Amino acid sequence: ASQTGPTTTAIAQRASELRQLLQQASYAYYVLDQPVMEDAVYDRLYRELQDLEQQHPSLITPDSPTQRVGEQPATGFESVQHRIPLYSLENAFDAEELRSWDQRWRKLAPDVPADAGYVCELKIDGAAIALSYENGLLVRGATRGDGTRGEEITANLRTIKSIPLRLQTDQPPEWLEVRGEAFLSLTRFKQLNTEREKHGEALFANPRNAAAGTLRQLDPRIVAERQLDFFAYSIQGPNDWANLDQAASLDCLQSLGFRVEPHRQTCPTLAEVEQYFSDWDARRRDLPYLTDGVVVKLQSRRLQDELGFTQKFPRWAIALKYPADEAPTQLQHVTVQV
Ligand SMILES: CC(C)(C)c1nc(N2CCN(c3ncccn3)CC2)c2cc(C(N)=O)c(N)nc2n1
Repeated sequence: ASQTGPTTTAIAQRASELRQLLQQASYAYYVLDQPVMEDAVYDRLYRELQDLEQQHPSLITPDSPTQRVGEQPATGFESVQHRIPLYSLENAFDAEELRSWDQRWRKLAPDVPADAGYVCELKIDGAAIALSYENGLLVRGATRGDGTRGEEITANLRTIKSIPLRLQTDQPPEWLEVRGEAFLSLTRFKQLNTEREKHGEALFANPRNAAAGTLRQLDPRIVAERQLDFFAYSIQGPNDWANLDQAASLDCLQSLGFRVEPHRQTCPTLAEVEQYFSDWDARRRDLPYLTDGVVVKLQSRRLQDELGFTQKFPRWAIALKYPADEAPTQLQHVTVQV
């Protein structure tokens, strides 16, 4: 006689329905910034799923929202080799250095189409991380490390609500590498430092250090409490998943369920890149997160592939940096960590 009586099947269906409802609500809230469900309703459905999973552990799936925060602190982090190395970025500190980069890649490219354009992305000041998906499921997360090897921090990254535990596609690729920046919002950074001050703990010097330090916490529950966020900016996968132009790759990341910094812009000429850079030097102070520059990338995937990489950098990208603020306005009231 089959073990799965009507109730078991009905329970399994209810668990799957709850998972979907909760995932959609969480995606709308943390990725789209557009809540679709009252918190109280979310909490009630979440508790119902937790109860079902506790009564029937076989119903637990790795992408269930109840599986984001592990109870067991790690004893240490394993060193892992990235499937594809993470490169650094060459820096440019003024328009002249930007133009010199532009001349250099143009000399190297065999034939540069007249309409070769750029994509400008605000450079988020956080901690670079690598996410590995297999058949649509998040199987590993790691710090950037030295670009070749990083620390395996999957349990910590699973607590970041804007990192999907499952890709939003019904035809997931066999493997997919997503790189991006884990960061702490300015509001959250200030709240954490206010808390730490109250308990006489050392303050975080800036949101970047706070994010990097949080990712190295052994206890995922502490990572969850910090409420880190994540912007994806690079996607690599098997052939048809990976030969997208720059702007299309960012759109693809969004369609898969990732947060992508919304102010990215395609700039046909270097003049527009410089315009974007100066426009955002003022506007960025109103953003809810720290930035330290603009990453300028060639739009054309063919050009990116033709130009390739030096030992350290892609030839087709550069970080155009803002001058480091002496007393950054957002942080002025925070005392420096003693
Ligand atoms: C995929 C490439 C290599 C072109 C790339 N690399 C980046 N970075 C590399 C250097 N990184 C790094 N980090 C620590 C030590 C050395 N290099 C930090 C990430 C990018 C960082 C941002 C951002 N922050 O917003 C971004 N929108 N796009 C990036 N794109």
